[in-house]
Amino acid sequence: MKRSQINKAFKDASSCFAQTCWALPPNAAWDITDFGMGKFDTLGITLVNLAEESEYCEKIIYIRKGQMVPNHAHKVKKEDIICRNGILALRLWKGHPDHDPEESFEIKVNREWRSFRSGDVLTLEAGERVTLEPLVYHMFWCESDECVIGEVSTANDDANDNFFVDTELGRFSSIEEDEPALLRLLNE
Ligand SMILES: O=C[C@@H](O)[C@@H](O)[C@H](O)CO
Repeated sequence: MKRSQINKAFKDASSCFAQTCWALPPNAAWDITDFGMGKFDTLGITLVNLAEESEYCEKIIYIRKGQMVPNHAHKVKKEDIICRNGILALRLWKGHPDHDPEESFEIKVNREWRSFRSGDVLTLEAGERVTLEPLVYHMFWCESDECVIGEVSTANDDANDNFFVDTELGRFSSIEEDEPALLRLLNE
């Protein structure tokens, strides 16, 4: 993706975090990606890794209307995805969509088990959360103009633990330098 898109995403996310009172630590670890597809406005996300330890991880994430995080699962990481501000929608599958079409399964939403069929959409409002076990496929997007999302998880390994349904996708993007960088990303 272009450096100018990274700079703009950084400014957009910083402004939304400030407006919603999410103060970031100094030297925050920013992770801005278009999943290697060059369509950041529709396939992209802006994340900040707040804590990344061998046992646990915490992130704060910014996504704007029109953007989507593509369908993927983690083999190791278990995560709570939390809507902190705005309205967040997730589509969930029990397993790989090609192998488990429409299977029913249970997922914890706001600490209570709820039944889903693979492919169902869950909408979360501010404060609500879903607990995703490893191998649950999920994609998500924003129903409001912007959304702040929290993520609390077991150990995070974005380089090796993202399994996308579309195998053309990559987790990190190569960068085309079209203007000076306002920040360096965690993968640079
Ligand atoms: O589902 C999203 C999260 O697991 C993110 O932390 C991950 O980086 C997306 O690839």
